[in-house]
Amino acid sequence: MQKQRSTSQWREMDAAHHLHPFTDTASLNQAGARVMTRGEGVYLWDSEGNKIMDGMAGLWCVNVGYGRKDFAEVARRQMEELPFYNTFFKTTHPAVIELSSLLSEVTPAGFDHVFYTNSGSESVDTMIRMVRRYWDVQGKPEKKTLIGRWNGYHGSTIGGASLGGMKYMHEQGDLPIPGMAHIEQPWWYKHGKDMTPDEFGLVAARWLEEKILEIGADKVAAFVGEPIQGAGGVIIPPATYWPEIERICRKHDVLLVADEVICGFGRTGEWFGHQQLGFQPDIFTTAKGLSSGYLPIGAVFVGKRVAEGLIAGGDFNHGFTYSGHPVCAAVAHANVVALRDEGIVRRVKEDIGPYMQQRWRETFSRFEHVDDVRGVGMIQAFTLVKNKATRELFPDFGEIGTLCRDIFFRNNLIMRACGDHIVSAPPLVMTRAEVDEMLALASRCLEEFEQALKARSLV
Ligand SMILES: Cc1ncc(COP(=O)(O)O)c(CNc2cccc(C(=O)O)c2)c1O
Repeated sequence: MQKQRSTSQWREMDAAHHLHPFTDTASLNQAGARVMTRGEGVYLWDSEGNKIMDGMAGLWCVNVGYGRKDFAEVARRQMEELPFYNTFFKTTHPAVIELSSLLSEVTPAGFDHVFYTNSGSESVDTMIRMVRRYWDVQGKPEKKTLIGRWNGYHGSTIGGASLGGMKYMHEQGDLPIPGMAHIEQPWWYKHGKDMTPDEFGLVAARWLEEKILEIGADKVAAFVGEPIQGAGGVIIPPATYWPEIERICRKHDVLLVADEVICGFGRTGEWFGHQQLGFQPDIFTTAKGLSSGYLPIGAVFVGKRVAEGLIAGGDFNHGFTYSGHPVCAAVAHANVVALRDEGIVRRVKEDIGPYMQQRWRETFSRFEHVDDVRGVGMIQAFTLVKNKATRELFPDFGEIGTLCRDIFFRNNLIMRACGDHIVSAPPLVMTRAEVDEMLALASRCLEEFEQALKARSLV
């Protein structure tokens, strides 16, 4: 068990030594980090004893909820038996074999080959190397450019951050690396003008064809997208978007890659987001829900065409020390079995997902500065807007989102502000009563938020 210290002692030690990700360390150390000490179900507790509703499942990842002691037991047994061995030099071990076999059962037909990583970023970087290697083996080494979307998020490694479309990340570290291109995101609310969503979906998809023709199809390796953009603000494309993207990729012989790090493992009501959004990728990348965040593990699922190409190519010179780590694999196996055998994924599709979506819309549509209330399964959002009638956003996109998020956090509710989008992706095991509890709390917070807007003359 953790050594018991006071919050101020923990904060002091944290400020003295710990550099946090995506953080302005100086300002964090002014305010002091919130010390999370325990999780159970959909709740967290901090070092002050506050009980917190976790509307974000950690970081989009704790799909089965906190407190799974059975997972801890699986980890203990594996750690005692074989805490580590590598899979590099003609060796393997039962934990990674059992996980690989199980995953072939829960992934769509044709995805019988999996490569392991330690994170979503490593999964994306692995995919980048696989895609380029695939075209090498096909005798088309010039096909090396990958196309992503502005405001897409594919991690924070040099490859993932380059493929992603977060300009504030590109500005640090001279990104993107060569061989990356971006098209606009399929955000109807901002870009759809007077088009219907379905009309806009086709227009947005055809931005890909324009980009492929601009670069030259003989130089384009793949198009990469999140079925639903997560960290970009839960941007759900119109139904016409992904089938048209797939048609364009097939027409120009460009590989289609789904980044399922958030959407994967039940988040949308299907096992994988591409099944929900209606397209068939050649490869898809995962992490997060693979283990529900209990241990770090990622996986790249390689479809038949690319797997055969890679295997035909002999040595694939890529991998990580901990690829297929036995303890991570054993816990991921327990997690996927739970998602399947406890009916957690099915319940998102048939019960708690529809319930959440109905209640989410009922709760937020009534607010004057909330629009584009949206979601599917257990991933949902709304956008804070200055004028609903004209779809006018607030200036300095993001300022208002932070104001709103801080009100939630002060009231012991965790939601995420992505710009001025407020997003939520709670544990999939949330009960109907917990949905009602979360939304009642959020509603009270939004009333406080709209008063704050008026008090600051922002509206
Ligand atoms: C679609 C996608 N792809 C790759 C990654 C990278 O995964 P790792 O972090 O495990 O390397 C992600 C991760 N997504 C992510 C990670 C950290 C913060 C936030 C946020 O919403 O603030 C989102 C992601 O959402």
